[in-house]
Amino acid sequence: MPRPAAEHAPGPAPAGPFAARARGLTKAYGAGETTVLALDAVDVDIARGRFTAVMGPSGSGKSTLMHCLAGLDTVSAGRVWLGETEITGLKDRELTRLRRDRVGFMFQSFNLVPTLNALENITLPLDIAGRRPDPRWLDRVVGTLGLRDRLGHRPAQLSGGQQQRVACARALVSRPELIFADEPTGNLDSRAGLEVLGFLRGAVDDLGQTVVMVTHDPGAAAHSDAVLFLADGRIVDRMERPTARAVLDRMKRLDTVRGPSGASGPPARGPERG
Ligand SMILES: Nc1ncnc2c1ncn2[C@@H]1O[C@H](COP(=O)(O)OP(=O)(O)OP(=O)(O)O)[C@@H](O)[C@H]1O
Repeated sequence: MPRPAAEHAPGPAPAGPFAARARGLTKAYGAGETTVLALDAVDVDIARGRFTAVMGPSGSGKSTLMHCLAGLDTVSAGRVWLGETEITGLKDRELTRLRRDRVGFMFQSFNLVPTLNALENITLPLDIAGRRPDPRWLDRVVGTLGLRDRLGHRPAQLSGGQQQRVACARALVSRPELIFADEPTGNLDSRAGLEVLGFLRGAVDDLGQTVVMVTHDPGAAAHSDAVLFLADGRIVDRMERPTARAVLDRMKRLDTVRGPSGASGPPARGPERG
C-alpha cells in the first residue's frame, strides 16, 4: 500500500496540463473485518479544459473518487493534487478555501436555497466567500444557460431543468478551475437532462472549464470527451470520444466480468493517463 498522505510533505504536482491528479489514491471505510476498500491505489489524471465522465457499476467507487479529488473526503493513502496544489496533507481551513476558490459542484439534488431567487442562489457561494461576482462573467454564464428572464424566480417557480441550470450557473459563477458533477441529470426527464448536458459541454467548449461528471447513463457519458471506467475501486479502462453504444457495450462487459456477486473485477490496466 502507498504511504498514508500524512507522511508526505505537500509537494509540487507531476508536470502536465492537469486540473486534478491522484497517485496511489486509496480510500478505505470502516475498520477490521468490515473494511470496505472503496478506492484501491488509483492513479488518475484529469485533463484541463476537457469533459471527463466517470462510469462503473454501483459501489465501484465513482462518488468516492470524485469526493477525494475534490477534497470533500480524506484519503486513506496516496496523494491528490488540484491543479498544482497538493491537497492531501492540507489543513481543513486551507482545504476549505481552496475548494471554495477553485472548485464548483453540481449534485443530483440541486441544493438550491428555497427562499432565495435564482440570482441569489447563483451568487451565494461568492457571497459566503465575501467576493463580488465579475459582472461580465456572470452575464455570460446566465446568458449561456438561458436564465436571464428567470433570475427573479425562486426554485419552486422553476422547472427541474431550470433548477439544474441554476445549480450549473452557481457552479460556474466563481470561474472554478474544475467542476464536479455527480449524476447531474439523475433527477431530470430526458429533455431537461439533455439541456444540462449541453450546457456542461458548452462550459467546456465555450468557457474553457474542466468538468468531471459521474453518471450511470451511457447517453450522458457520450457528451464527454473521455470516459473513465471504474470497477471494484480501480480504473479498469478509458474511452476517448465515447458513443452511447460503445459505452453501453463496455459497461455490459464490466458487469459480465464482475459477475452477479461483484467479487472479481477485470484486471487493472495500470495507471490512467491523460
Ligand atoms: N461513508 C461510507 N461508509 C462506509 N462505506 C462507504 C461509505 N461511502 C461509500 N462506501 C462504500 O464504498 C464503496 C464505493 O461507494 P461509492 O459511493 O463511491 O460508489 P459509486 O460507484 O458511486 O456507487 P453508486 O453508483 O451506487 O452511487 C461502496 O461499497 C460503498 O458501500
